[in-house]
Amino acid sequence: MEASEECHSSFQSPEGSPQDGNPDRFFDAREYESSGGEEEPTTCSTRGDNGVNCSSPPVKFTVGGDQEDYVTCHRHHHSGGAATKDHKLSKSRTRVVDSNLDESFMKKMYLGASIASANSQLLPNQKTRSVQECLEIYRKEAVAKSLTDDEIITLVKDKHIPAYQLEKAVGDMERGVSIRRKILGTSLGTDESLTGLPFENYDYSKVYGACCENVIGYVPVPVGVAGPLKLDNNTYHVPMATTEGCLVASTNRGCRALSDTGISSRVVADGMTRGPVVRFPSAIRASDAKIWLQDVKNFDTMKENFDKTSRFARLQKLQSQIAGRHLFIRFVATTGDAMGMNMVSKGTEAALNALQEIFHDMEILSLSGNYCTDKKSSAVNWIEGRGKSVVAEAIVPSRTVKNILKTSVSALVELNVAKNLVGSAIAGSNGGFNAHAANIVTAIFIATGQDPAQNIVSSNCITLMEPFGENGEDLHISCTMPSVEVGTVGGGTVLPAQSSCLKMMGVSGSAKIPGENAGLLARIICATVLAGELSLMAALAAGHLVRSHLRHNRSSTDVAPESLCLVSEKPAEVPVATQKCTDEDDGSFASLISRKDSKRERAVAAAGSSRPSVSFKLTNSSGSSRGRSSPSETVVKMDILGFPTECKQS
Ligand SMILES: CC(C)(COP(=O)([O-])OP(=O)([O-])OC[C@H]1O[C@@H](n2cnc3c(N)ncnc32)[C@H](O)[C@@H]1OP(=O)([O-])[O-])[C@@H](O)C(=O)NCCC(=O)NCCSC(=O)C[C@@](C)(O)CC(=O)[O-]
Ligand SMILES: NC(=O)C1=CN([C@@H]2O[C@H](COP(=O)(O)OP(=O)(O)OC[C@H]3O[C@@H](n4cnc5c(N)ncnc54)[C@H](OP(=O)(O)O)[C@@H]3O)[C@@H](O)[C@H]2O)C=CC1
Repeated sequence: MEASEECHSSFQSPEGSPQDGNPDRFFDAREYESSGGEEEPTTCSTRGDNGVNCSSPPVKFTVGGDQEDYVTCHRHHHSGGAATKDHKLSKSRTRVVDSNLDESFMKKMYLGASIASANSQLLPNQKTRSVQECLEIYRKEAVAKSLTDDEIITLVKDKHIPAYQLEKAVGDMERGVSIRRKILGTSLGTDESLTGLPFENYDYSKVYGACCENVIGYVPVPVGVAGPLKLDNNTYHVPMATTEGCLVASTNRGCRALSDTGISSRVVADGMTRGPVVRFPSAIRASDAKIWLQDVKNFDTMKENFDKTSRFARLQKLQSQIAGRHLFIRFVATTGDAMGMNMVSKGTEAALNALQEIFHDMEILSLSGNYCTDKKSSAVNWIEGRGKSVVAEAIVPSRTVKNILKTSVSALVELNVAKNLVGSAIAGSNGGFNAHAANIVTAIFIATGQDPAQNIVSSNCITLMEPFGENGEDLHISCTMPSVEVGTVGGGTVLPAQSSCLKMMGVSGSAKIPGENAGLLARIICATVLAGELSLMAALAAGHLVRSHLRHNRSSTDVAPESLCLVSEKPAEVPVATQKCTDEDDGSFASLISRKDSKRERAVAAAGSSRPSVSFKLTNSSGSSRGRSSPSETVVKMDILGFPTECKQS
């Protein structure tokens, strides 16, 4: 199906519906606004990449009973093509809104929910109305607000109202969502499966036309906090949305381990990219274009056309690669505080159109030719960078490695080489020279409204660890992340919960100097990755991964009853084993329990899986070399996996 047919059919306005023959046509209020309001809006038609025209019918409706007319426009999502407009509607007669732009309108839509529920049932003496009657009411009122839910569902079934435009048709977002759920429930044969998916008390005004279509609710994801993260002489509390138990605990431990010395970071490069593919009649013509683009004067022409599409997007660089008759041009631009994919796409389209004026035989195959590369693994981003390129480093004193991370500097350094460097090389990794950068990136992305699909490129990271200091006793750790794709405006950052998470870190919205907020967010992400890397690597080096995950990452609803003793509160049972401390111990709880100790292991094994926990007594009879003289005794209670639950020192 061609783009035009697809568009027409998806917005088909059935004969006799309020849309049909209505002189008020759809148009994009953003385009209208950006034209300074000079164009007269009536119709909107957008050319897709393939140049086929596509127009959408309008939806006109009244909100909150104040008889104010609104015309809104479905946002066209073609990936390319110049927009042509024929907007002829009188501005004085009709108030024009864009779902993002008119807050009071959105509020009315949102708050209309309570009024809506009153209208969702027939009154006791009210007769069931025929489809024809309902249709007449809908036509007359230009909104289906006064119809019952069942009547609206009938109009949807009879294709008088598209199911994905219910919010507009009923003039109330929550009611629209609620009716869509009823329709879905009928299709599923049961609405039980939807009962756990909440939909009420959500500000859909921020979602509509910006974040999601055909909405049936929202999925709450738990948000934990890691921190304080000491970064560049400030402290941050980092929100992480995840369902992987242990992840926040681990990242938090990393932050704790870095709380004295802190982390330093820099953004070393900034540029969001779009890489279209164009084709010429011959490889020679493609080469001509490549050479043309390399001329500084010609870059200026491209930049002029690119930059005029935005107040913030600024073209920095063009890189091109030729493949036979195909030319791949990578547009690299700064995008202020936005992640920038929409902005860069818009600018690229304008610049390509200008290029076509010079190379008439150039065919634009696609605005994205995968040389961007967006949302796919590729070497180009790893090597050239994409979004923010960030580096973070820290020094971790040996005592911290021992006491908080329960391992040693040499074990960490050795493991980092074996796992993150050699292991990743053996695996043929591309940007994955780390333990779990993606864990932290994704959790922060979800919490802060980033595009979660961009975790793939944003998680590119190399973690390095070296012995540091005069005697090499301390640890130098760094994380280098060349392609962190983040923004603090646009996309999902506008949603209330996500915006709160950004505010927690002081990076919500536009910064005074465009790009500073997004840059800081990228640094916070890189530093939090460093904390997470430190903790997980320590757990792996100490052999603590499995037990920590069994403790924090296994739901009691899915495990066999005997496993529940892991979280049992029952008092400890025998046996009690006694072990002398050695001179290597510093007497701390950390050092005592982190020792590889066969007696402890035997005691744990003897306790067996039926016992809730065991006690283990450690006696320091001689005093250690660190100055303690009197004998001391430490009783450690552990669960059946040897995980300490309580420690008492006499
Ligand atoms: C679980 C720990 C942290 C215990 O570690 P621990 O050292 O036994 O904990 P602790 O009780 O001694 O406490 C030390 C610090 O950890 C933090 N901490 C401790 N407990 C909590 C908690 N409940 N909530 C929040 N913070 C917690 C807290 O900061 C605390 O300091 P304090 O404040 O007490 O002075 C540790 O064993 C650990 O980090 N394990 C590793 C778990 C991990 O990193 N999981 C990530 C996912 S693994 C994965 O998905 C990727 C993988 C593994 O496949 C990738 C690969 O191939 O490598
Ligand atoms: N189009 C595509 O191919 C892709 C799109 N996406 C999606 O793109 C969305 C993000 O696109 P993005 O371009 O970041 O966001 P938006 O499309 O929301 O664009 C940002 C808007 O914010 C304005 N703005 C206001 N203040 C600032 C500021 N301080 N810095 C930068 N811009 C500012 C910009 O102004 P102005 O109009 O002057 O530029 C622009 O209108 C996400 O929803 C993501 O999922 C993801 C991947 C691909």
